[in-house]
Amino acid sequence: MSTEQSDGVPITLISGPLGAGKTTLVNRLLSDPGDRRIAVIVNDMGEINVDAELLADQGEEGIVDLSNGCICCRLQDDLVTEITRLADEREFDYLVVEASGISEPIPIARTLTVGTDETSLPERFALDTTVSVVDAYGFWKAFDPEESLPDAAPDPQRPLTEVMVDQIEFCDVLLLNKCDMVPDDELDAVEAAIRELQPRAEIRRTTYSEVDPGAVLGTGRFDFETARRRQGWKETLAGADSDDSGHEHAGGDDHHGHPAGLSAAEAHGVDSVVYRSAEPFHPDRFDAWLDDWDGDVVRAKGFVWVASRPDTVLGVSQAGPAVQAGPIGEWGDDDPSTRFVVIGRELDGVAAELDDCLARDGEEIPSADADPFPRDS
Ligand SMILES: Nc1nc2c(ncn2[C@@H]2O[C@H](COP(=O)(O)OP(=O)(O)OP(=O)(O)O)[C@@H](O)[C@H]2O)c(=O)[nH]1
Repeated sequence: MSTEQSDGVPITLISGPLGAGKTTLVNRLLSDPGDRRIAVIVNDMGEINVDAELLADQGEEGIVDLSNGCICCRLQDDLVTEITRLADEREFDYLVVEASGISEPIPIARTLTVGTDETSLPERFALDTTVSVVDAYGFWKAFDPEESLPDAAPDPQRPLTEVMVDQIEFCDVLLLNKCDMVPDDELDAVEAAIRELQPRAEIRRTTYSEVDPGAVLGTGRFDFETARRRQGWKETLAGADSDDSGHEHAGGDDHHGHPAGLSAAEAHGVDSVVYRSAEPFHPDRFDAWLDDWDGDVVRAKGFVWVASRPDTVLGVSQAGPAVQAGPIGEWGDDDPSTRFVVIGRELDGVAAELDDCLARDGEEIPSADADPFPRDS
């Protein structure tokens, strides 16, 4: 078996929301493989793997169908087993793994890097590139509370919007697909929002996932630790911490690497606001703020101080309508303070709304037993 890289057969992992264009991309790669002999593993949630059948219709060999489960959770061991079996049975020098639309990429990347408790990936493989395909037309709809999303998440506590945000935050290359369906100015807005979530990936605009195979195969871009750190909100918080741009609202300046003045994101109405406060929130009002989601907040995440838990760091993560908030540690020697980044549209009022959630002098505060945390959606 020949390899593109000295350290193993490279793997490209393709993730992305349902119907974004992942199978279309795999078909493209199979129809234009160049010198590569590509094997494909396709994961689908249903009992019938429609995607694998669509690929098989093309008469390709080396397509393995992993159905009726999700390779980020239930089928992790099967994924490794199938890769091992495929390598024993066939000659190929590139492996493409298409995850189901509801798969979270981080556990799959971990499986493809270090294996699972039960199985380990043969040393002759190496994860090379993680790709997320995102539907430009469906992007804002995913954040629109009026739209009903397909009820297909494996975990009802993890709405698909949240999975989509994970898929955007964790990738080396992002295809912003279905560009034929969206006017250019709207595309600029979607790309600006994605850039806030994902500052480093290469973003390519595509129609029918048309891309040079070299952009997604053999790029050598994947690195697990870097990928984990790539989440936009962390960079935004780090930037806000290192500048001195104010107590409540650090958005709108150059803290996230945009040139001073109007950033691309701001020009399209997408922004990130960093809220900081040395006063605690009233737990009930902050909880109500988290509940009162109007579709403009794409992502909110950070470390929060609530008055009901003076010693506890509350970790808060919101992706679309899904909210998780719970204790993640103690303030210890650090002065308690809230640092919270909000990414979305029309965020002008956010800092004032959050100020309104701060505990007021003399106000009654529930005990930790009676506050709404931890909460999961
Ligand atoms: N108009 C338009 N349609 C597209 C484009 N890319 C893909 N499609 C269509 O969108 C539908 C879904 O594409 P797939 O490639 O099956 O999407 P997927 O991400 O594999 O979908 P799941 O496996 O269900 O998650 C198909 O009917 C495609 O033909 C595009 O750029 N523009």
